[in-house]
Amino acid sequence: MTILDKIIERKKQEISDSKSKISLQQLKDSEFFGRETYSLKETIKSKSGIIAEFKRQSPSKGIINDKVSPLEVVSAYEKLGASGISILTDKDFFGGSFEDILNVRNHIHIPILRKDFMIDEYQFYEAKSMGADVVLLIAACLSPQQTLEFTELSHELGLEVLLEIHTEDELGHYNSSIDLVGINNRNLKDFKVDLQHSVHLKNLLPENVLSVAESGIYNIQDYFYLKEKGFDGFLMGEYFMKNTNPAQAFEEFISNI
Ligand SMILES: O=C(O)c1ccccc1NCC(=O)[C@H](O)[C@H](O)COP(=O)(O)O
Repeated sequence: MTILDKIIERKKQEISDSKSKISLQQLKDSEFFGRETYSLKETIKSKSGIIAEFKRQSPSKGIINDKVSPLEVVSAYEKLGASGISILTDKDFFGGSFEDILNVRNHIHIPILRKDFMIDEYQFYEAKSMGADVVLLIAACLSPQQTLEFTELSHELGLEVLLEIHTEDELGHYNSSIDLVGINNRNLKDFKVDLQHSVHLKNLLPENVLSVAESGIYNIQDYFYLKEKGFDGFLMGEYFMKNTNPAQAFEEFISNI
């Protein structure tokens, strides 16, 4: 069983538990459900392109940083020029929570990506109710048909979609309604990271698709290399979060670009 299989198995249980506690109607009645969302398609072009991620831990790295406050960190990311914020909401494998988005939403005026493993319609209503603007669809967890249906549902709810792919086969999950395509440099089976991976797959994407290089961007050279290869966005988590002061690490990074 791969780590992704384990995550999905646990996620199904988590969704079933959530459904028994909070109805769809309660989600629709919540404070943020009707809010206008921010567009990552816009900010990815108008700002640095960096989607800075708040991530306490991960299956590949264990604990990265569980000492810092989401609000302090992501407010600084916004102030310093991030195009968007990614927040892991998975608890068991990433140490995240819905509250991490809920508690920062009123203070953040750039798009927030709900980073989770989306496999059920219910989660899209959750995403809207917690104040997210964008959702991640991981091709490895979905069929092309589910990807299409979840994209349509996201748009009905006013959410944008970042489709994550890792293999050539997964290019078949792309449909023209997708807002942005992320190419994960990290193989989720063995956690190996290879930037060439995103460069290769990017060349196979339709032209004019907004593309995001995800994972394993560990220095400024990586950023410039991927930018030169035509990427619009750069999803970066660990590089900032591994520092005692992630905001300072972000500031130093962005002052060089
Ligand atoms: O990071 C992991 O170990 C991981 C394992 C299984 C599924 C997803 C995983 N990561 C999620 C991500 O996509 C990354 O957090 C994100 O791309 C940022 O990566 P990095 O800059 O390398 O922290």
